[in-house]
Amino acid sequence: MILKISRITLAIVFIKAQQRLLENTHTHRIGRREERKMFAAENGLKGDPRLEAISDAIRVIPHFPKPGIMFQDITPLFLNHKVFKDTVDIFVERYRDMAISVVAGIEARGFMFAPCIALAIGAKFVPLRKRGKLPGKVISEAYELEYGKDCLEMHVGAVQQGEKAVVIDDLVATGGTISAAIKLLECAGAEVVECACVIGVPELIKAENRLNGKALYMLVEPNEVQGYCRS
Ligand SMILES: O=P(O)(O)OC[C@H]1O[C@H](OP(=O)(O)OP(=O)(O)O)[C@H](O)[C@@H]1O
Ligand SMILES: Nc1ncnc2[nH]cnc12
Repeated sequence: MILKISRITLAIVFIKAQQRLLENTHTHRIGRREERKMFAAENGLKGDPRLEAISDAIRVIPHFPKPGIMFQDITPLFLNHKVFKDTVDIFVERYRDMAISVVAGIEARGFMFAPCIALAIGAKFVPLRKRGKLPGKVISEAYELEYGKDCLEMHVGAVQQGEKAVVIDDLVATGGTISAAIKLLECAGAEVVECACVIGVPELIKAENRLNGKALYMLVEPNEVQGYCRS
């Protein structure tokens, strides 16, 4: 009888321990997933005045390139040397001590930041271009984005097996473009450590499933047009 009770007690203790382990794993996993989509303000740069200045430098053009799209225009950011430098510096501060040897920039607007970051951290710049632009042998990846379909290409031989890479673009919306970039780099054997964008469109980021858990670092949220109603 005593043996039976202690067996039952042992079984209960075992089941409870298993449950606790499962709960912890679940929380940990969710925690890690949340961590993977990071705005700079929640990740070490809370209250950093550079972020506000960057956000202020982004202008919204409604209905470009299609009706309903609130286009986030980053070109004013480059007209202000300090804001441009601050933007690049934030990425450089984050990636300079991570043994990254590849900074992959996505055409066209990723090209405006990625080469600057590559130079500053001592890495190579790898251009990921739209279909038919690269002259050499390429690998290609088709994808869908917020307002259409496209294809990214990378030169064969641009990265070597085992290199550590970051992917840079101006904006992430659906995550389609960035996920194509990740696939190209991984196909060539690189390890994509993180993807980074200046602007993250929170309600559009389907990046959670599209990026397959890959870390995504974003500086600011998109701006709204004052008094404008999207619908
Ligand atoms: O997260 P997603 O939904 O994939 O959208 C983000 C992509 O869309 C924009 O590029 P676009 O394709 O308009 O090309 P462009 O820079 O050549 O104008 C932007 O610069 C990103 O690359
Ligand atoms: N709303 C947006 N503004 C600028 N670039 C974009 N790429 C995809 N969506 C965009």
